[in-house]
Amino acid sequence: MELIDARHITKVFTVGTDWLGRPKKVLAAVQDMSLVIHQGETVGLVGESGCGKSTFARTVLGLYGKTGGTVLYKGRDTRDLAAGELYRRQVQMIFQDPYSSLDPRMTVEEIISEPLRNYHLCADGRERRKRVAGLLNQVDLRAEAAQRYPHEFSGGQRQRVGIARALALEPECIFCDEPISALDVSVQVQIVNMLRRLQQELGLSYLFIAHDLTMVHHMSRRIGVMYLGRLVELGPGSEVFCRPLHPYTQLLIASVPRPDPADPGAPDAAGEVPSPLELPAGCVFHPRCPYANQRCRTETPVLRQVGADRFAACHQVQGGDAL
Ligand SMILES: Nc1ncnc2c1ncn2[C@@H]1O[C@H](COP(=O)(O)OP(=O)(O)OP(=O)(O)O)[C@@H](O)[C@H]1O
Repeated sequence: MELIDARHITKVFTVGTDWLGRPKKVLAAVQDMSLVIHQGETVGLVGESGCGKSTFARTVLGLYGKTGGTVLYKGRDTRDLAAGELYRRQVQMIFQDPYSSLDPRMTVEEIISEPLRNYHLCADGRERRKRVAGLLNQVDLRAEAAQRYPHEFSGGQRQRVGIARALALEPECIFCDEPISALDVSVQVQIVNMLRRLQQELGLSYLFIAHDLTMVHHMSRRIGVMYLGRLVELGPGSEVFCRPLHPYTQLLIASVPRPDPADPGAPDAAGEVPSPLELPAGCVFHPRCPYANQRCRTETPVLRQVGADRFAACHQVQGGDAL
């Protein structure tokens, strides 16, 4: 079942002002991006820093106002009052930085029970403490943690507190925005394994955003690849990882560090990532693409189906065959 259906999402920021206070430049952070998240699945979202992953997640969640597009929750437009209210409750987010996303002046109990208070749930103190203890237990923290403050915990423990807060309203879906990037490698594995366990126990869906392709591959049933605000490839995780179709995905996957020093890996991509303030015409990847032709320089490719459950936004990809 389709839980979240984000259609043609666009988010544009205006950056800087001129001497009359008028916005100077337009930054297209996310352009015409569509993505479905099914009940119980994990969709991974990868792409280089600044390609728009966080902006997409925050816009779909309603933390940023949309410039364009629609979000359906279980088939209902979230602009509809009742559907929107349910959506905000059922879809939660955890953030990259467990240091700054928790209020240092609040105890863990206050942090975790804040969403409950916002929704006037568990008003009775004893009931609330019991609920917080249960949530701490779900993320493998002791009940005593409730009376302590965020600075008393390690990074991994703080991320557990953030996850407990996200679970407080018993959501159906959690957007995980680089939840492990700020943590040590051994702690990353613990958090990822815990997220997988919680998914099985609670039937959660995840949008899992990360730089680390190997981790995304490990977590996700489907993977979407973003480049300069656009979704350029989407498909089953193992296929995108092992047989990437879009030239940018090929580059991204070939750049994953290899244990064998004799393996040359990917050739360097031509040029740098263009500024999102001055996007190239046509396909945004064409200045770096070894396969680009005249059409790529003028015509923006749309994401289209190129194989069973495989999608790519590239004029050159034909019938699911890698270039
Ligand atoms: N509030 C904002 N105002 C103006 N520009 C913004 C704002 N938030 C993000 N941007 C710009 O939008 C683009 C996309 O940023 P975003 O943070 O979504 O990328 P990202 O892929 O999540 O990067 P990272 O992996 O580094 O978090 C970037 O060029 C960024 O500078």
